[in-house]
Amino acid sequence: GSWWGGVQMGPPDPILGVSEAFKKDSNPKKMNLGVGAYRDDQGKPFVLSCVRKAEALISAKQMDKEYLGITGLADFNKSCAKLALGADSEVLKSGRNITVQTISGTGSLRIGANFLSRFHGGPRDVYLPKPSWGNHTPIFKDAGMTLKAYRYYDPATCGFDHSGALEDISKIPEQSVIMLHACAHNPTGVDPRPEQWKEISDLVKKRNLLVFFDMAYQGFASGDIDKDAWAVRYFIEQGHNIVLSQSFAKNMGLYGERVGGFTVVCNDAEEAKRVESQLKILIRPIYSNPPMNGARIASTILNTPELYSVWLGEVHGMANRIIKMREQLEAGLKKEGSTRDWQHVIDQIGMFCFTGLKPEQVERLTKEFSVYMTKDGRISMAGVTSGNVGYLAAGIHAVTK
Ligand SMILES: Cc1ncc(COP(=O)(O)O)c(CNOCC(=O)O)c1O
Repeated sequence: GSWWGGVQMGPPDPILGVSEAFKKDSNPKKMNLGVGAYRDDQGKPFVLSCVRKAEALISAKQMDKEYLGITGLADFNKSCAKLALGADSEVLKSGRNITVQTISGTGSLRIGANFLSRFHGGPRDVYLPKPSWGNHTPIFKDAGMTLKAYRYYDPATCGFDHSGALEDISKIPEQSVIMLHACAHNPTGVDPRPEQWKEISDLVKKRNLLVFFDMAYQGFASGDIDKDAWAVRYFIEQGHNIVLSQSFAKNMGLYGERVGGFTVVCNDAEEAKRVESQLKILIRPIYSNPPMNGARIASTILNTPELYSVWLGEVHGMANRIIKMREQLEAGLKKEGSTRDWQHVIDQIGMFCFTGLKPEQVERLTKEFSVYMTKDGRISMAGVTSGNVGYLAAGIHAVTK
């Protein structure tokens, strides 16, 4: 028989499966609120002008196509770490971080998961917020870690379950790994407030947990680079030697270029060198060295002052459009006569809004209004425009009244 007769047909990815169904729908009013990729107010993918300018500068240099080193483009790694930790970071000044270029955020999480699996001396348990980004689970599982969860989202308020989170975290066995979304939590859009982050930091320190920060939306959440990195920088100031994954998919619109970084904050520069050597040994047999194009674009933007300021304006503009859509959706629901409390649509932040819709309401919204979203009621606000926000409000009201 065949080599692969035993291979089962696997289930479609819950997020990408939505786009498949959307494509087949002939309703001219159909809306794809599934995939987490930014769209402009015309519903079109958006290539930042600073990216186009960087590409022109790069192509003019007519550089060669030689291999990058295993850890990637050095200028990128330096500016990636500086963006996250801040220009005046003590960690950067003392050289006690190691930052390597990765294949976007997913690649960073996976390299991190493999590194933990190989070198973390503590328990193999990674505690994810409930819920977390769907891909976190298979990434850590395939790297040989075990997944546990701590309460995070409160369905009653569509907000943060602060007391539940603290209660669960207080029971996590010492030296376990805890995953924290730095900003714009996916899928809920719910972030702890600064004073809540401070309590989490104190408790995590008391429990002696290893912090894995996932920062896939720096600048894209609030529109402010420093504000979105506040939790990461606060934890480091409080003495947590974190590991951090970064992605430039959303905040630079480099989705398909696969640009990311993985950082380990170590005790000192000597430890960082030892960790770097082992990251190279881990990466070499996976993909040997990362692709240069996206890293060159990101590095050019981060290291060319006039491009950097254009970028800050454009990432602020993306965040602002999404915030405006939140306000228009909430206002639209009121205008439709909804008597429900939709404050969470405005209070949540980043690409996603956790509407609180039940699966059967999601089902109806898709069937009767051709509005496509994941079953958990998550909508990508990027798919909402001033042209379709009224239609969306009418649909959501119709299925929730
Ligand atoms: C929290 C988080 N970490 C990491 C990533 C990794 O992104 P990438 O590998 O593209 O950099 C993502 C990207 N999510 O994709 C959008 C969606 O959920 O529909 C993410 O949301």
